[in-house]
Amino acid sequence: MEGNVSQSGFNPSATESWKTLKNAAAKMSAFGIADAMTDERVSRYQAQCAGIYLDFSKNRIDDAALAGLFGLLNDSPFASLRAAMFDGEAINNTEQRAVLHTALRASNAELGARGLAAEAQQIAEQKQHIKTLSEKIRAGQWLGATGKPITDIVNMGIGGSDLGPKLASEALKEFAQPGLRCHFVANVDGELIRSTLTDLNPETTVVIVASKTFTTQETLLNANTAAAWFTERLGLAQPFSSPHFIGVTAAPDTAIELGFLPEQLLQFWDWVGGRYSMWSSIGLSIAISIGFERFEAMLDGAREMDQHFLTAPLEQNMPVILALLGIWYRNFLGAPSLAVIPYCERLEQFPFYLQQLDMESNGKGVNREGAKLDYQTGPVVWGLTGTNGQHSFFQLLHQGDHVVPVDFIGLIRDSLSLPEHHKVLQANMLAQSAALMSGKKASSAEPYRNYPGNRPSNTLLLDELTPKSFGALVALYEHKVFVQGAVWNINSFDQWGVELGKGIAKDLLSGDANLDASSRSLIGKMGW
Ligand SMILES: O=P(O)(O)OC[C@H]1O[C@](O)(CO)[C@@H](O)[C@@H]1O
Repeated sequence: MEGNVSQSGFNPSATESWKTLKNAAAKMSAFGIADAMTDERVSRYQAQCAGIYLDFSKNRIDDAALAGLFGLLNDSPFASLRAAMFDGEAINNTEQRAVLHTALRASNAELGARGLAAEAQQIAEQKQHIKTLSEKIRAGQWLGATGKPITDIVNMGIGGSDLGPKLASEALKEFAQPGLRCHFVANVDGELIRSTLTDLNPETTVVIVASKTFTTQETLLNANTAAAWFTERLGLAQPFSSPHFIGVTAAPDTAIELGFLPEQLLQFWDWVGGRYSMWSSIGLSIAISIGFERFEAMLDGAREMDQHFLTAPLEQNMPVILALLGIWYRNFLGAPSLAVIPYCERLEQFPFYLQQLDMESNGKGVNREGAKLDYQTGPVVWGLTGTNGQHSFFQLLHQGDHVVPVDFIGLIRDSLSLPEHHKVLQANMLAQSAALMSGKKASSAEPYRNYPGNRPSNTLLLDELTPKSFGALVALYEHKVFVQGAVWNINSFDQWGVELGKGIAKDLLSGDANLDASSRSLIGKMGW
């Protein structure tokens, strides 16, 4: 692909590959996954990396359709865009920003070779800051205003400044330090912060205000409410300048203006997107929660996935395979959503995390050149842990009218579980994917017992849930989303769609909103 990779003018729906795929999809109504299932298919329709095994044999797809998808990928600016991302080019074209979350987990040598030595230096400094701070807090050496060690951390942030840290702390909670608890306050709902603070002792509490912009309404209001609590309870005149507040931001000047101490500010940069920021200083609460060495192991797992993404042949490249299957269902087989079902309660937050990662990245209606799209982009991502989901919405997955591709995520070993429980849990996962695929015919007298089957799924098996495999799992989905954005020729790294509502909320609160009759009536009901 010649010229500016961030504005390639690529239109996937105008390619020959797209036509080939349309034809392949038309023939798919006769394709039965269960009929196609052989040992040979299983041995070819799999990939692995960093302690994660992917079986994608239970999909409504054959070699011809797969070849068509790889053809589409090769027509697209994917390869040049991938190189441009890792090299730090400004591929976020609407904001003219580089997209360098991969640099946060790369080695200095790799970054140097890419001409990113300055970034490597900045990253190393901030990592050192994360290490020092997290170790001090964990060792009981960070003291509150009255000289007591810290027992409670409250991460105050929303979206990317909340979801990644919350997911990681929960997924890896086995490493939590006894006597040190991490809380997450994202929503501006006053009940949440009130009930969170009620249980805490201000003398031994540190609030991490995590916000890339340091202008986010919810986070700032929560931070101010927490500051007032410290003032009231400890008599602190300037709580933001006390040991009870640490800031994490890409806008340090704004935080300093609010009273944060420069030495209690951790930084990251505009080349780290909010939803890609858990690897940066935004991960401070993760490092406090699981320890800095394990935070680094998480980065190592992500780096291993990065290397796989960069170097594995496309036919064995896990993010590429997941992305192409997603495109197949979205654009050619008419599936509007993707269900993600982890069979591990510690991954309960994973579907929520993925919702922002995928939908804020790829929920777009214009291409990189600003032209309206004539094809669909990111799916609705949703899910819940198994087996809970089985007793909720699986009815629809088995007998409903929708095609819902499912990503099952299981663990081969789980030392935290009980052997019998682990086996029952994973057996349920295997049973569900088998049942969705095979279905079961019922007699005409009992049509409600009919399971149509032929319902697709991927199964991802982690050897076990460790900081490393967890890091690799998250990076896998990051790159999947990237590949889809490249093929759809959209900018996966901006989020203009969230701005309009933010603006109206501000206007509404200041009494400046010029709203429709329904909204005016609802405002009236609020008594404002
Ligand atoms: O970290 P910040 O700047 O407070 O933003 C929080 C979140 O808000 C968003 O901008 C969307 O409103 C996300 O992209 C971001 O992760």
